[in-house]
Amino acid sequence: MSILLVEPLTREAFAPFGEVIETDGAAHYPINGGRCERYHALARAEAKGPGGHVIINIFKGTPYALPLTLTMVERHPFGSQAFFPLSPRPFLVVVAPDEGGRPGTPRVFLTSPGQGVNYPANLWHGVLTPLGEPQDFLVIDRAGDGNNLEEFHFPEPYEIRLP
Ligand SMILES: NC(=O)N[C@@H](O)C(=O)O
Ligand code: NI
Repeated sequence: MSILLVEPLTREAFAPFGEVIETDGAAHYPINGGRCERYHALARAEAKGPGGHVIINIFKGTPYALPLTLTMVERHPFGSQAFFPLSPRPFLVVVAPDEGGRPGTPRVFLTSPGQGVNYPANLWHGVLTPLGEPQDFLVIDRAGDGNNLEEFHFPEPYEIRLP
């Protein structure tokens, strides 16, 4: 089984895949008479295809443990999918480049408290992966007609480990 070592999530490292939703390093400006700071356009929500529209959800995630066996990734051709944790705990982010319609070698990131991610449409990703304790997430993605889920099951699973 091939090993995937977890990397810390940074905006720069994640840039080839999607956006990191965090205030550090983000553009911001005061609103509401200076009583609120707006961290603006941290990511872009996409909703394409027939009847596509953006929706806001809450996911209550059951935790996983490391080392973790990764058997599949998925992608959503008609829309983006953003996950922002509602508790200050890290979670696992699995993504993979597309290589001719199949995922290449995945990369695995561990978030810091206060970080979320946005997967653009068609990005191969692992399903929501809280670690250690149940965790709730605000999830912004796409509803509408058509099949917005494509799964890929690896011929050989990977093992995800901490370095
Ligand atoms: N199926 C669903 O709503 N969630 C997955 O897409 C996921 O990425 O967790
Ligand atoms: Ni998904």
